[in-house]
Parts: sequence; structure tokens; C-alpha cells
Amino acid sequence: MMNVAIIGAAGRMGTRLIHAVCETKGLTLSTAVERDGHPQLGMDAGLIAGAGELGVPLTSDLDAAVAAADVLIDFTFPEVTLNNLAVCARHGKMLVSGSTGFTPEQKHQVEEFAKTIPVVLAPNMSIGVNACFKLLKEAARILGDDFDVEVVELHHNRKKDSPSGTAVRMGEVVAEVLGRDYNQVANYHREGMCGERTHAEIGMQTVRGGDIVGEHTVYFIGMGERIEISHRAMSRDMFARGAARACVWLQGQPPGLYDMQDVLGLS
Ligand SMILES: NC(=O)C1=CN([C@@H]2O[C@H](COP(=O)(O)OP(=O)(O)OC[C@H]3O[C@@H](n4cnc5c(N)ncnc54)[C@H](OP(=O)(O)O)[C@@H]3O)[C@@H](O)[C@H]2O)C=CC1
Ligand SMILES: O=C(O)C1=N[C@H](C(=O)O)C[C@H](O)C1
Repeated sequence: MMNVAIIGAAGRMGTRLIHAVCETKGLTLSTAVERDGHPQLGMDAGLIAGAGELGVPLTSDLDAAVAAADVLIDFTFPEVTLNNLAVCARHGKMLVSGSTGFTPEQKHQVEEFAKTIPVVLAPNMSIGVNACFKLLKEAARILGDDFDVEVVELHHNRKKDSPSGTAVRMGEVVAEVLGRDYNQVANYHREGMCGERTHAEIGMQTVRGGDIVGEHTVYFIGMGERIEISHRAMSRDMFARGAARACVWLQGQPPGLYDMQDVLGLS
């Protein structure tokens, strides 16, 4: 049995992760962590998540949580994830993170930690989105440079990063196949007399509102026709199940930085 600590356990993903860990054979919830001063500290994590009483009180003692766990699941924010990685590295524990919004420098720091412990970091843990990454590669390969590429993502009004980590990865996947540097060709902003679209650019558009879980569409737009590859998340449960699956997969893996493509055998 693997002991799992969930960080950000009272959050939108944290509560769904509690259900997923409890439902996954081979995993047991050892600790549920929130930040210092969180109003629900001390309350039972199972009751917070609507999963029934689990006898696991919400705590802010990260060090004790890591010491008691085999693996951490972290769906928080880059700064919090980097701190969690530092504590995991000190204790020699594994980490699964779905956090998004990392800067290039922060990604580099993640890579450094992953030289000493096994880490899964993926902007999207659903099987559907990971299948879409493969479909996008194939579409870009077939369509080549003749089609303009635009990525549009929609999320709830509480999301802090933009564009979503998934949208960025979709842009990166297509850019790589087309032999372009995503950081050079991503266009996040069109306003006023901004000029005609360049041939190489990949437009990155963001919509925020209400309770949209997460929707992504990549448009390949040609002369007289267009292809749209879309994914719509209808709940957060498949992200959470993906993270639980990643924990099981990590068992016995050597230190390294892994992705959901590795977990699902798609890499
Ligand atoms: N990879 C994937 O498949 C998916 C990734 N995500 C990503 O997961 C992340 C979280 O999203 P979401 O659940 O919607 O966000 P939430 O804000 O609902 O959850 C984050 C939780 O982390 C808590 N937190 C903040 N600081 C700390 C800390 N220092 N220690 C412990 N807990 C802390 C927050 O508490 P408080 O609110 O009090 O600050 C909150 O409860 C985002 O980066 C999002 O993009 C989301 C869905 C799927
Ligand atoms: O913040 C969210 O909610 C989500 N974030 C992830 C991302 O940024 O790609 C994945 C999912 O779409 C939900």
C-alpha cells in the first residue's frame, strides 16, 4: 500500500483527489495538507471532500506529511510546488504535480529536483487530452504549413494562469512537428491595427467565465476548410484519477521528470 499526501487538499482539485485516492487500489490517504491559516485546518479531510469521515485531519505541517508519505500529490501553484519538491527531495519522496503556470526558470528548477527524486509533472492528467496530443501531432504532420493554427481555451473564472498549461502544451506539440519554436511563434495578443496574421504564428486565445471545467480547441484553418480538434472536460474527476494512476505508476521508477504520456505509455 502506498501512503499518499495531498497538498491543496481543500481546493477544487484537492477534494476530487481525495475521492480518487480512496477509490484507487494500492493507495491510501495518509495526510491532507493546506496552507498555514486555512480556515478548515483540523477538520476531517474526507468530510471536507464529501467522501465520508476518513480520520485524516487537514494539517499545515508539510514536513510531517512528507515524512509519513510515499508520494505527494500536488495541484497548487508553481511557488508552492517548488517548495513541495524541496521538501520531497530532502526526504527522498516522490511527487505527482498537476500545477500549471511555471516560468521557464521555474521549469528548470523542477528539472533539477527531478534529478534526485521521481516526479510526474503534467499540465493535464486526463486520458482524453493526452490522446489529443497524439492526434494533434498527426494532424500537424499531415497538414504541414498550409494551415493556420489557432488554440482557444475556456476555463472557470477562478483560474489564475493564462493560457492554460494544456493550451501551451498543445501549441508546443504542434510547433515542434512544424519545425517552429513555440516561444517565437506564439501570439497571445491581437488588438487594434496589429497587422495581418503571419504565416508561422500560433494564436493563443483565452476565455474565462463561470464554472467551465476546461475546454480546449486547436483549429487548423486552411483555404476553404478547417479542422477542429477539441476536448471538453465535464468534471474534474478524470484529472484526479489520472493523478492517482500516476502515483501507482511511479512506484519503482528511478529519479527523473516524467509526463502523463509516460504514465499512459504514449511517449
Ligand atoms: N494537470 C491537470 O490535470 C490539472 C491541473 N490543474 C491545475 O491545478 C492547480 C490548482 O487548481 P485548482 O484546484 O482549481 O485551484 P484551487 O485554488 O481550488 O486549489 C489550490 C489549493 O491549494 C491551496 N494552497 C495554496 N497555497 C498552499 C500551500 N502553501 N500549501 C498547501 N496548500 C496551499 C489553496 O488554498 P487557498 O485557496 O486557501 O489559497 C487551495 O485550496 C492549478 O495550477 C491548475 O491549473 C487543475 C486541473 C487539472
Ligand atoms: O485550472 C484548471 O481548472 C485547469 N487547469 C489545467 C491547465 O491549466 O491546463 C488543466 C485543466 O484544463 C483544468
